[in-house]
Amino acid sequence: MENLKVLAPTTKADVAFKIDHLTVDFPGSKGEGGSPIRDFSLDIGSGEITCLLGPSGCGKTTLLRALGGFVRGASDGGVLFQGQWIEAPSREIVMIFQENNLYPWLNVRKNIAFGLAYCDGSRREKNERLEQMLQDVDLVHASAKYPHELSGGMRQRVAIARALVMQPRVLLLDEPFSALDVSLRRRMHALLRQIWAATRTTFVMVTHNVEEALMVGHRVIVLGGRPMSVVLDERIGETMKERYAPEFLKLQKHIEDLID
Ligand SMILES: Nc1ncnc2c1ncn2[C@@H]1O[C@H](COP(=O)(O)OP(=O)(O)OP(=O)(O)O)[C@@H](O)[C@H]1O
Repeated sequence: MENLKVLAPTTKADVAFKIDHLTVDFPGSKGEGGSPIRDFSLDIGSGEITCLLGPSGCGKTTLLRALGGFVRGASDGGVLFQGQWIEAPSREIVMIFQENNLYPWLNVRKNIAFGLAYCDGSRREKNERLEQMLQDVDLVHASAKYPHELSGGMRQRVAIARALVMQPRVLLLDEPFSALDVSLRRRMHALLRQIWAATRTTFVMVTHNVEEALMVGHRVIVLGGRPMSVVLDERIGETMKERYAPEFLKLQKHIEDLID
């Protein structure tokens, strides 16, 4: 579980999302001091883990929601996914929030199985996928439990499994581990990397935690606020992922200073 150095992409990834002159207007928030995202452009790679950092309120969640199709771009700009403008949420791009991701009236197995009803495939195939997913997130023993009977880490594992069992092209994660303690959080990082290595799904994760971004991400983007801009865009090679190495600590401190 602790080995995060698994099968990183060796070359620059193909583009999954092309954020193209995106401006997000909220009702009553036009003009200066309104929405934090104005005429913002950025490419996000396919089949890799991109982590987004930035000061509170700079618009990270709004950007993630735009990638998920929950927020539309104003005027000419917007977000393209594999060359198509994103107009609405789709099954290909699934979003996981910090909490409240689960149906409280369904047990673990049924929560994970929920999305399968909308997927193609035979009943047998779907059952196999479900069993595999329960194993991948180490929840076979808890499959009959209800969300209120689970720890925070288990709940997030169910949320990740429920999203991934649908085999989406993209998983968007909005501070998914912020409620967890350090050791659980680190185990979740290892799990995420293992799942990524097995599926090569495109992950985009917003986090406030610089260590998390550096340990999990293949690419770390630091955003600045009002209007949103890219302050730092760094590929994190596998040799960097030593949390006590001087090079790692130096970059961590540099990013923390940028966000302050
Ligand atoms: N639906 C909305 N209507 C109006 N304003 C909004 C809406 N959603 C977000 N905002 C505003 O947009 C700004 C950015 O919010 P957002 O949640 O995207 O920032 P963030 O970088 O994710 O913040 P944090 O790190 O604190 O979670 C905030 O000022 C927020 O109040």
